[in-house]
Amino acid sequence: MSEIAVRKPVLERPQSSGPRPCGEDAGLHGVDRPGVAWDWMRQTGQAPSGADWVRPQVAEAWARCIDEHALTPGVELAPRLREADAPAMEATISPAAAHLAEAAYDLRALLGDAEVALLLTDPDATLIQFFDHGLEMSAGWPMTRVGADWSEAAIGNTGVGAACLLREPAAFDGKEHFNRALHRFATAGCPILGPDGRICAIIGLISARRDSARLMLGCLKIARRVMEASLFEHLVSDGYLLRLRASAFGDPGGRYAAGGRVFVAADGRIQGVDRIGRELLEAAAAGALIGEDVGAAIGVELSALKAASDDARAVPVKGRGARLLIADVHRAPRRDASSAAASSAGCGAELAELRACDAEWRDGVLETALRKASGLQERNIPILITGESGVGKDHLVRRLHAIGPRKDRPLVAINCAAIPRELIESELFGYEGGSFTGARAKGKPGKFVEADKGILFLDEIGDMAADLQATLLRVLDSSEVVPIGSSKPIRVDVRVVAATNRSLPEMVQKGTFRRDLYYRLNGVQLWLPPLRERPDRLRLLAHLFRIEQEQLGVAEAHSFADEVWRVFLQHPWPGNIREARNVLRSSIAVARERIIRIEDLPVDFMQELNVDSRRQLDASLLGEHRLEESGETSLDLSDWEARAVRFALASSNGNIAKAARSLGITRATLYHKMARYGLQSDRRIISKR
Ligand SMILES: Nc1ncnc2c1ncn2[C@@H]1O[C@H](COP(=O)(O)OP(=O)(O)OP(=O)(O)O)[C@@H](O)[C@H]1O
Repeated sequence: MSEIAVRKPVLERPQSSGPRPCGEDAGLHGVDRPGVAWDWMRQTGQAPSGADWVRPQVAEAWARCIDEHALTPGVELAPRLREADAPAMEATISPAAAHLAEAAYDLRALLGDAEVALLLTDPDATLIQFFDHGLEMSAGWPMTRVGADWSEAAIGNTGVGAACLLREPAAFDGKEHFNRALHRFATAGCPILGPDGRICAIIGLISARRDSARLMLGCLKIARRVMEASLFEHLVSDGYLLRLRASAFGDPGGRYAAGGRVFVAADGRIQGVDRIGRELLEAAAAGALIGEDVGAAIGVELSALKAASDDARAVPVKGRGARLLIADVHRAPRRDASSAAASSAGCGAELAELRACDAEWRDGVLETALRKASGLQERNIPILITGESGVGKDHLVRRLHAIGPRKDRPLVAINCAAIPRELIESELFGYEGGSFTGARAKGKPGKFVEADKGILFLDEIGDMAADLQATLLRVLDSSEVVPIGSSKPIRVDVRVVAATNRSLPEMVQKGTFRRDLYYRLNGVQLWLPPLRERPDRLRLLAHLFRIEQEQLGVAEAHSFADEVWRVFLQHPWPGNIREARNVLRSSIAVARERIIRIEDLPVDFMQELNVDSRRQLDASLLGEHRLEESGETSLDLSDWEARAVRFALASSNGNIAKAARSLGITRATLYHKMARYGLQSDRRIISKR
């Protein structure tokens, strides 16, 4: 982090300096004070020094932006990618940050549809992770790219940049941001401390509700507690865990009620202290107490702590003046060295190491989703799986079926987008023999009946016609279907899992998806992240690579050149895992040597990447933002899918069957997607109508 002198707030505003209400805001109640102050700053080039126009924290931050960071007021600042010549970003983040990235994933799932984006940066404010599900902030926004520089010096004050600089939680509403580009948002950030008291990451939230900074800050402080506890448990091993409590006398306000923890290695040296432990022991600086002998630090030797019997564990120790602390000693379990290495490998290590540990890697995203889904299945809670096209929604359902209690019963999948509108009712509910022209004489049972005692998977549920939504809801509520041409209801016992890559809450708001059906299907929502947002995406790619090699039966194992890994790391993968598997498969098929190089990557992939030479590639990796260049500055999730479809059509020269194959979807689904995105194909021109 750059060394910047942190200015103390200036509360006085000299009469001569500072904005005056002007324009249409003048004289009105509820003047947009930060807005007026910001305009004044833009015009004068100075930060207001008084506290009556903006909060002191804001005046301070703006003053830093002008004086220390030499930023120009009034402009839109876009971040550069930091990772200029370093190896791939993922290979440089610390094991602690990698663990937090996984914890952030769980947290993101908890936020559900709260319409906030969650991000994680390293201690220098370089973006490691960005989840915009819910807020659906443009995936093409440069600040959302892994490697983007979120420091105050780069993009002006944000909750994240200020938290990084000041080492404390910070938050800003709309026009409290120096950077005009951030006026649409509120931002909040909170440093996460590792067991040594040093910052190992900053967690942040962004909301399009411009007045939500303080609310988000409250959420982050809770999240910080959870994340720091999880990190502590993850990093310490093989030694003694001391639990510290303040006595009621020493903690009248209950501030330390949760207790603090100190981790002591077998040799008696302190290896970690959590936030409350640090406060109780009055550790001043980050890193203080670490490496110290526990006897010297808390006034009680480890042997005395160990010797304390169960009912005599109240051992007074030093700290917080005369207050009495009680220490419990627990032998922390020894963590398996290989699993510790596996979890940290690939983060602080070089790419080569990353690839070497591939065999031990496990797909945490899939496993977490499976774990949650199996519990829900047993309790008959409907599951809605969301995520972009190709992230593995279908794959998840198949795995879920294979491991669940209904594995010996059918899994019946129905693609609501691919079945013609007029057939879907008979497909779902079946029909009696001869009930309509063209019907089979014996009739047909329908998917609900076929799935009886098993699982019915309603894929692409967001594409179901409105009138059918009502019928589906009725069936789900009653668990009975009435085949076409019959009046006899049939009772069915099905577990329903639905999936979509569309935003159902948005469709509900627009009135194109029934609210009651949404609630009926959305017992619990499982969101699968896009490949570009996964912190473990390189390891997932390495894993998929191995699968493809096995399936192709290649005798000699291939590997990728580092330049290819870098491309993979930066590529936005609009077609997600499906696209990745196609790229990997065709690279293996065409490679002439064991090392796969850029030239071996499929042509359409390179076109998509918009680089055809190493030089251009480097330029793109150094921060030339292709989406910005192409004017596509605000892509949302469906834009990514539209891009994937367009590229598949373009690279198959308009051949629908070939394009559908390369996307791994049926022709009917492709036609449907083309209609949705207004694309047509005349075998030469792929255009937007
Ligand atoms: N975790 C995974 N491991 C290995 N392969 C995977 C994984 N997830 C998905 N795939 C593969 O990626 C391809 C796309 O997956 P899938 O069809 O499940 O995506 P989807 O999200 O259902 O896409 P869509 O919304 O377009 O239907 C499939 O070939 C699938 O086998």
